[in-house]
Amino acid sequence: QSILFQATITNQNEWDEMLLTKGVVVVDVYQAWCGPCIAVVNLFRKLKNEFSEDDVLHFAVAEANSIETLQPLRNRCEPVFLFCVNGKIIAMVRGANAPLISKKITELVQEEREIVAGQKERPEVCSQKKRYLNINEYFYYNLMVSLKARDSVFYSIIQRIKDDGFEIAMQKEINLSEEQAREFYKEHENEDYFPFLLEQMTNGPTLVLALTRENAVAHWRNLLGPKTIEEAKKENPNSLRAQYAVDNIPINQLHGSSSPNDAQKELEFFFPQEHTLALIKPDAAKKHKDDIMQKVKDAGFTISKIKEEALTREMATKFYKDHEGKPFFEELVALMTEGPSVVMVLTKENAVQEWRQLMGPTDPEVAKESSPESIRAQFAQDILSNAVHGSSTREHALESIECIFGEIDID
Ligand SMILES: Nc1ncnc2c1ncn2[C@@H]1O[C@H](COP(=O)(O)OP(=O)(O)OP(=O)(O)O)[C@@H](O)[C@H]1O
Repeated sequence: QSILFQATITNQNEWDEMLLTKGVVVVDVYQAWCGPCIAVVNLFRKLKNEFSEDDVLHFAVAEANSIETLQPLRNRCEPVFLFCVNGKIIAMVRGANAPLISKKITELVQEEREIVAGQKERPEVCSQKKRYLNINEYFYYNLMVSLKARDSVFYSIIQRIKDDGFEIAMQKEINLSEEQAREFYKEHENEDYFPFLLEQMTNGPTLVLALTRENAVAHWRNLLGPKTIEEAKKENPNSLRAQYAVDNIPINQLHGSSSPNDAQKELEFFFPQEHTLALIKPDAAKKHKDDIMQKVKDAGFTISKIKEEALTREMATKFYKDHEGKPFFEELVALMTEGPSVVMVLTKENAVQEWRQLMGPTDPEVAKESSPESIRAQFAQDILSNAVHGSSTREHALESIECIFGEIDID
């Protein structure tokens, strides 16, 4: 029996057409053997009437088996409601949870009206192509956790994360190779589910986020909810796993580090940190220290160590040993020892190369042409007095850090 206000989507073409609909489309995804969800029809009719003035809200039913896009939702024993806006699935509710569906629809309709009226910008949503996007969330601050999920729920999950007071400190999208996935889940390699886990971790891009918050690991585990979807639904229906997890292998899409130590290790795996030695030369330290420090921070470096100290002749000679004998060598050593330099250990992924990029070419005249935003373009006086120094390789960095700070063990 057809329900007139709901469009019926019977194949992939019709699904693709539906995505062109302006406004909010709520799709009841059903399985052939049980048909569309009767429980919510009255709610939908009521909402359709309530929001009838501008044709912003639409309803549809779609059978999971007949539409390729819905492949991940096949063989579920409960209805799934997808919310599509502007050609993208931006949220999903599992189960005939009327209050939640009603809340979601009201929010989306209101937001869509604000966007149409130009009062709000359309939020960025992940591309539809990445149907199997995994998200790994790493919450660190002593602690870290991870989460993977499909992109249909990506937007809602990010919102929950923010609503829960987490901040995204670092993020990266990577395609894990099988080797990396094996390495990452080494402790699980003897488990029956290991092949599924490998498959799941390598079948699409993974978005890795490092999130910070007080007590982040425990808080994240709480937000995730119990391990299996069934337990999560029973014990913590608001948890991310209850709401968004799709597959139910022992380690499902939503995953979190189990301890602060784990978090540290996982963080290191996804965001390997490098150190470099950076130095603001004495004349620039006198004139432009604050501006240069601001650029360091804006570029996302962590200042792991810092001190202000005049280099001794011995240190300066060691630093620039490759230039010994060159015409400018004596002048260079004099410049480097004339007063206190700001010496720092900067930490970031690819720190050595990134700091050299931020410094710019040796000669400020060249820097002004090729890298006008660089430190040397903006603060260097000339090729000799060129504001900053940076290690040229990882090995040099470790050597110089040891020479200046007496240790290479940096927290
Ligand atoms: N032709 C030159 N004339 C005068 N001084 C120079 C000249 N070339 C290099 N220098 C000085 O020697 C330093 C080391 O030179 P190098 O070629 O290693 O440059 P860099 O790697 O860009 O800078 P740094 O090693 O200080 O990070 C330069 O920072 C600059 O102060």
